[in-house]
Order: sequence, then C-alpha cells, then structure tokens
Amino acid sequence: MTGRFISFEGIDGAGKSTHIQAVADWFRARGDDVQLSREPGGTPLAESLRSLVLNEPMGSLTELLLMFAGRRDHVETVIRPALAAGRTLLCDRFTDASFAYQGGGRGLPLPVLETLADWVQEDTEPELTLWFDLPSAQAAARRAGAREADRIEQQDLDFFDRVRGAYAARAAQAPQRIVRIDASGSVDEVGAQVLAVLRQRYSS
Ligand SMILES: Nc1ncnc2c1ncn2[C@@H]1O[C@H](COP(=O)(O)OP(=O)(O)O)[C@@H](O)[C@H]1O
Ligand SMILES: Cc1cn([C@H]2C[C@H](O)[C@@H](COP(=O)(O)OP(=O)(O)O)O2)c(=O)[nH]c1=O
Repeated sequence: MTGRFISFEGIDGAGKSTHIQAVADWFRARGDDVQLSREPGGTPLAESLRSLVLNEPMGSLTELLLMFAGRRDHVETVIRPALAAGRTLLCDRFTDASFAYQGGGRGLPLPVLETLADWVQEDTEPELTLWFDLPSAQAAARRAGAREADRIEQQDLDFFDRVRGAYAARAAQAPQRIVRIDASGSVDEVGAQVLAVLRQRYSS
C-alpha cells in the first residue's frame, strides 16, 4: 500500500498554514487517512533541531546541514512509515525549501544541495507540491501583522526575493509536481485555487 505525499511551500507569510487544514479536510472527506507534519521538525529530534536553527546564530552551511539532518530523521521515522501505511501525508515544507532558502536565499551551491537531497530522501518525493507564490513585500506585511520574526524571517526583502526566485526555478524544472498558487488574493480566492487543483488531480 502506498500513500500520498503532498508538500506545501512558499516564502514566510504566503499562507501555507492557513490552507493546509482545508486540504486535510478535503482528503478526509474522500475517506483518506490524513496525517499532517512539518519541516523543519516533524519528529522529536527534528523539532529540537528546528528550535536551534530558528533561534541560534549560525553559518549558512551549518543551517543547511541541520535542515537535512532533521529531514533524514523525519523521512525515516515519519514520512516513509506513513506512506507505507497508505496515509495521505501533508507536509508544511520539504526539500524545495532548502533549495529556496539555503540555495536561493543564502547562495549555497546547488550541486551540494542535490547531493544531500539524493542521500537524505532517496526515492521519497512529494507527488504534488503546492507553491504559494506572493511578492516578498506583501508576505512581509502579512507576517508583520501576525507574529514575531524568527532568525530566518528577520532577513530583508532581497533575501526573500531570492528565495521566491529559487522556488520559481524549481517549479520550472518540475512543472508536473510543483503547482503555483497565486497567493496574493483573499483567503477565499486562494482557497478556491487550491481546491481546483485538488479536484483536477484527484476527483475521478
Ligand atoms: N490570502 C490572505 N490574505 C490576507 N492575509 C492572509 C492571507 N492568507 C493568510 N493570511 C494571513 O497572513 C499571515 C501569514 O499566513 P500563514 O498561513 O501563517 O503563512 P505561512 O504559513 O505561509 O507562513 C496570517 O496572519 C494569516 O492569517
Ligand atoms: C524546511 C526548511 C525551512 N526553512 C525555513 C523557512 C522558514 O523561514 C523556517 C520555518 O518554516 P515554517 O515552519 O514554515 O515557519 P512558520 O512556522 O514560522 O510559518 O524555516 C529553511 O530555511 N530551509 C528548509 O529546508
């Protein structure tokens, strides 16, 4: 039995967390056994690494390695068992975020990222990635009204422009898997786009 692995991506404040619950409800209504997870995090070890990486000063390569260390534990102990049990696993961020933030934002070399991704994920890959795309200034305005900025969210608009550009490049390389959602409209407008993608992919 093989489940479904779906990831949610976008710059901070784009609206991923707002829409993930509605996606869970949609799959539950179809009878799926839905499990939610997130990165960085998703296991006790990876949640410990998350709190370090979001709060402690560190270099870019250290940040990258901690993201992938947590991901390895998450893939082995949560994602693969969930898929083997036939569940629908919805994950708030996965490897595309490393390409976007550590590759695009921090400027780390893509071949290093490719090698780490191959090692850490092996054949575990989302079948669908919903990419919530939004101009950096609009995302910053949404974040400012919502929460205290963590270490990564404190980066400037240029950083988030690079992150956004790297997501666009990933989407161009994997157009079947990564679907762009225009996240600039109202919550209802964005939600309607998300449901349209789900219906198109999964309604028989
Ligand atoms: N379409 C939208 N229009 C206006 N505000 C939004 C929209 N979507 C989300 N928000 C608000 O923006 C903030 C960031 O949304 P969130 O879902 O936490 O983003 P992310 O998980 O992508 O960082 C929250 O306060 C949320 O209520
Ligand atoms: C998974 C991942 C996340 N990140 C960053 C993106 C976010 O700024 C941060 C935390 O992600 P997230 O959980 O989406 O933040 P929040 O709970 O505040 O919405 O980690 C990376 O830089 N690389 C990665 O590989």
